[in-house]
Amino acid sequence: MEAWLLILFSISISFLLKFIFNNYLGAKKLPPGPLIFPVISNLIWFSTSMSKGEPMLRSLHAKFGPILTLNIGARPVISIADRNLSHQALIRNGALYADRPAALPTDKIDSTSQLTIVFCRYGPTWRLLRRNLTAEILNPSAVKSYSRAREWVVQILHNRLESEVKSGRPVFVMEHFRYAMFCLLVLMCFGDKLDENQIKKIEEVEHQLLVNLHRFSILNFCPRVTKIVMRKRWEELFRLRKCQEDVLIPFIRERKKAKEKRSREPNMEDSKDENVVSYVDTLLDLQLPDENRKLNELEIVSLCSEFLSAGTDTTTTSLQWIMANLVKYPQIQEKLFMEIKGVVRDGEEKIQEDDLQRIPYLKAVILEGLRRHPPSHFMPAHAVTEDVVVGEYVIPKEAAIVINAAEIGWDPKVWEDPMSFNPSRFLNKEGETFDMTGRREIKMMPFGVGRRICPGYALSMLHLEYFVANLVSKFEWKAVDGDDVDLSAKQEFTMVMKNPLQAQLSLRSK
Ligand code: HEM
Repeated sequence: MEAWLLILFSISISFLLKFIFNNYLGAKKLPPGPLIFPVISNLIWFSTSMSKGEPMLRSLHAKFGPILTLNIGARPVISIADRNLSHQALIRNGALYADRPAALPTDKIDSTSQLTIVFCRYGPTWRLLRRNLTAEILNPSAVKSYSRAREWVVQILHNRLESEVKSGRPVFVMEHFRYAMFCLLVLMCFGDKLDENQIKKIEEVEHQLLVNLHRFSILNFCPRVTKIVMRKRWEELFRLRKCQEDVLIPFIRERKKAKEKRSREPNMEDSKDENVVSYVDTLLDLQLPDENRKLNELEIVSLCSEFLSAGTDTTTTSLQWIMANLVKYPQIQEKLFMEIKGVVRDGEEKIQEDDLQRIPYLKAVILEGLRRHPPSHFMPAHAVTEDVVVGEYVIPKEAAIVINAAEIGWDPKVWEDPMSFNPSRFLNKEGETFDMTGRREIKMMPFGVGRRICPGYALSMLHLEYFVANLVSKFEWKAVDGDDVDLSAKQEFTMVMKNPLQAQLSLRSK
């Protein structure tokens, strides 16, 4: 089609859609927003990288206010960039806003569509899956049962970094962080210490799926058309999913066999696992409420993949941002080191988990890292369970609601000099800990708030505190000669450092 004809067509449809939306919704209308240019608007949004889309959205909010409508794909998208509106939605009307929009075509490519907690519709299946994760794996005593695994993984990380230090060269740390965190989550997921090759295989396939997410998202725009014109990309998505199944299913079968053996021989000693329950073990027992059946292997693959990527990528990204700031601001690193030194027990090399509570500045550094560099700038889209009125506007049931969490944590009305890295803002004389759940008010929300708040929130805080404390107590972290640490960001699955952290490490004297 000629370009001018496409534009003309687009403009006429735009006015028609505005007319239909306003009339169909009666007196109440959608929040304001830019004119809808079907096809063109969609193409722009689907092909825009998040790093460009975010400033575009910021300027739209400056023009239209804290709540606005974008028309992307088949449904309106309501964007919220305000902490009070977010509180009103996610806390005061939590149940209404706890749904997710219908799955996108790329999430439905298996015969059993991808089953994950994060994209599950609000209802009994979501409740069951979420309760299983929180009650069986993330409850305090289960988390404690993985403390030996954490010690093992910190040792792996120390060894890897120490061998790099011997070379005298600056270290690119991200790969080491990712591998260590992945070992930990793989162990929680599959229960065994897998060997390095097996872990690398899982890591590779998960990483490929995550880094290509943005490339695959364009396939959702008119799937009937993209299945023809972007056939190769669809095939690539199918291939990666198949690869993921081939890699993960043998581990699931292995756990199933071991579980059956344990139930046949209840007195059998399993020296490898001790008392550790793996995530897969808990999934094998689940009974889907609506269909009265157990989860099939493909569904378990999706849930394991969610567990691995949600637990690894976000935490590793945060760890990198935090360490980058400690390299950039040596006085903050020094203050943290002095506090850590004050709690290390005589003769101990590593920081023990019980000691973490005695280092308030450590928690402050982690909170400031999450506020200043939240790994997800936008919450995964929420949806309302029925049409909801917000002031003079209405949010329709089929809309996707996106909340810009990063902007909320940078609000200058709440945070003084919000773009600076200043952990001391989280130290208060009363010793109160910062309320991340936003129940009374929202000041930042790196883990979301309300019914869909990240269930891994406490585990991630523990992982971050434990890793940062052990990294700072073992090594001194310095910028590479002549280089400033560049804190620019780019969007992958999470918002990562555009130029990954490279640092000069040296062993601290004992
Ligand atoms: C620094 C680390 C982490 C950050 C910043 C983070 C952030 C988030 C955010 C922003 C959400 C969406 C909340 C919403 O929709 O309103 C979320 C959901 C979720 N996270 Fe995390 N997360 C982290 C670590 C983890 C870990 C360690 C796990 C599991 C082991 C995990 C599992 C999940 C799951 C299953 C959901 C979906 C919850 C639902 O929809 O009900 N996350 N996370």
